[in-house]
Amino acid sequence: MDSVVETHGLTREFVRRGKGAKLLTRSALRAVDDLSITIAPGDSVGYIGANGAGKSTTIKMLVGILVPTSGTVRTCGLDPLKQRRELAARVGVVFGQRSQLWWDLPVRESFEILSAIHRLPPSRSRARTDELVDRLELGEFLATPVRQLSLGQRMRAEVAAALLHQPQLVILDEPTIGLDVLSKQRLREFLIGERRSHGTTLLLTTHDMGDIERLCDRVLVVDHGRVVHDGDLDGLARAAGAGRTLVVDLTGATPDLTGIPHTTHVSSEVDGARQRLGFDSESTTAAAVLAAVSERAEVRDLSIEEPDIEDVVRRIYRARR
Ligand SMILES: Nc1ncnc2c1ncn2[C@@H]1O[C@H](COP(=O)(O)OP(=O)(O)OP(=O)(O)O)[C@@H](O)[C@H]1O
Repeated sequence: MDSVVETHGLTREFVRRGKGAKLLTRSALRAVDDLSITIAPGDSVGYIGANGAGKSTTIKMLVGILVPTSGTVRTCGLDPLKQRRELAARVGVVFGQRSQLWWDLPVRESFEILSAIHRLPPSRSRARTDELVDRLELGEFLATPVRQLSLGQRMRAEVAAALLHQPQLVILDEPTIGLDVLSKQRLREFLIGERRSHGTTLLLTTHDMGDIERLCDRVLVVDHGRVVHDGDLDGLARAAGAGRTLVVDLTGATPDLTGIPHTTHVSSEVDGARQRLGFDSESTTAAAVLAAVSERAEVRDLSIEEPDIEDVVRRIYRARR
């Protein structure tokens, strides 16, 4: 099948007006610069980069909200500007900060309106709503007006709204921002299931490494509107040289756990009762590090901190400059 997203030399400039010594000045800012990418059906792609790197501008061009300055874009085989309505039937978009639900209406009524907008036959609308209510656990607040929902509840309802018509491509802009651990987990599990059962293609921007790790097979890193890394997650970690951190809570004061193979002692708190050990997933595993720690101290609790996405992105940028 043809690509779900295909861009060639896609570029978008914004004119910036500033104030010089005497005159008003105008300069062009290239938010997206000569972007050529292909996304195949069923792919799950993370689109990451620093603030202002050009992610939202790209997404807006993919869905026909912004006109490119030059280059071409096809989404689901369509021209997003000329075939915006056809495209709306095939794409679902979730902008973390913006709602597509009706604030004062109960969630269920928003779904009914969206079903009508997408002209879903009543039986299909019912079956799909039931499926989403079940898989996103929306049942307890279906009758609640959107403005009364918690952030986690609202995001789940937003995702359901965007996916009601079972789009071929789902674009999510910061889908888990501000959510607690449990809500993030639910949302990610849902997206994994959706992809598995319907072959949905996912494109998401995020600042959360957990989203990338759980959801994406491929990562595009963008810097000043240009793709500077395109590959799988391991490739990203390798390119960035970033490791994970094992945090151990020990039963009492413990000397620094130095000298464990393939680890770096990062920090100790409360007289060493909590310690952080950085390790490189290429050379060792969390289990091996834990086993080595357990030989020297009694472990009460543990957690693993993923590399911070900003850190990974910064390292990739630095490596290129
Ligand atoms: N309407 C606009 N007018 C002028 N400049 C704009 C406009 N929209 C975006 N920009 C500029 O284009 C650049 C890219 O912005 P964009 O919103 O695409 O970045 P982003 O990667 O999505 O950032 P973030 O992670 O902060 O959302 C930024 O420098 C931004 O200031």
